[in-house]
Amino acid sequence: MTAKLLDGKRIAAEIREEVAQDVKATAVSTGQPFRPCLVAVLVGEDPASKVYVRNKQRACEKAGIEGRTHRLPAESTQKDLMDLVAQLNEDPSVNGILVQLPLPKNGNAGAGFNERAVLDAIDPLKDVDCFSPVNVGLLMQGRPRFLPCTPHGIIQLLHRENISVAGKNVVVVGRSDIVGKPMAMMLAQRDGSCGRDVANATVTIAHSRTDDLAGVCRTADCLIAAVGVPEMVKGNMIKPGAVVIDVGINRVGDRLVGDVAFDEASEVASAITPVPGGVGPLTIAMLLHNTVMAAKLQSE
Ligand SMILES: Nc1nc(=O)c2c([nH]1)NC[C@@H]1CN(c3ccc(C(=O)N[C@@H](CCC(=O)O)C(=O)O)cc3)C=[N+]21
Repeated sequence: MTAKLLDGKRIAAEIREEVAQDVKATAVSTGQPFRPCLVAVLVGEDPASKVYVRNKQRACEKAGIEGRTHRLPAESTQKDLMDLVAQLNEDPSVNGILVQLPLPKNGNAGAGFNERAVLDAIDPLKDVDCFSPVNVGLLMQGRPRFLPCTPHGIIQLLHRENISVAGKNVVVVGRSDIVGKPMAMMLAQRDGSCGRDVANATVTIAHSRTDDLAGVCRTADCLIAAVGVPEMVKGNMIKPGAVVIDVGINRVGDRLVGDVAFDEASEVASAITPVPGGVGPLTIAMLLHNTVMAAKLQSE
């Protein structure tokens, strides 16, 4: 079998266009200027992070969203960052705040940043990543405010490709707070609570300590790889005909590869996301969506 390519880039462009239309329509219906503002905070000089921030910036502009980037040197202290977050929380012209992760390890006189404390400090109504405890809690209870961008992008992809997971076995490989955990929860929910018909799956969370990981993966009708290990999921770990979603973005030399060994996986799967051009662009599209939502929530 040669798998169908799930074109995240095309779907992301479609969603970004919808967001742009929504921004215009909101200005018309309220009779007020409407220009949502997203602030990305970038600490240090990590080259990959700089690429993401630049991509986000460009996407914002095209959607009628103001994108700002605050750069702090890697040597900044925890207090510098906490003060900046407090200032952005207070600033009524700022609708969304995104602190780019991971924070540098070498900052703050070797002690590193307390990432949790920074995320906890972000105003939940400006938390467009959906990382704050209140927003994560609401999501877990099936009454989400924001949906986290990467899992939401995957939900949108499945929805728009008419791929149903209802009653099916989904294996999520990876248990991060950013992708694995919320993804598993969203797919297991009843129809509707995450805004889409992509729900009611039977979900397994697998990870580095899972016994017989390959065997567990082979039970998956839909396999979602979010581990951050280049090409870890091999063709022989995939059930013939499965849908494979690759969340990984790993730089190997000058090549960008996912968590799935794409060529061999394509021989077994029925559909697969490429890297690049798969989940990454969808993450940015859903970030724009959340920024517009934040601006609307704050104007209520
Ligand atoms: N607070 C926070 N929120 C995030 O959402 C967040 C973060 N921190 N830290 C880093 C990761 C990574 N991430 C990506 C988003 C889009 C692409 C993307 O659009 N990638 C393109 C190509 C990128 C390239 O060419 O380098 C693609 O996959 O086609 C990649 C990576 C968001 N993250």
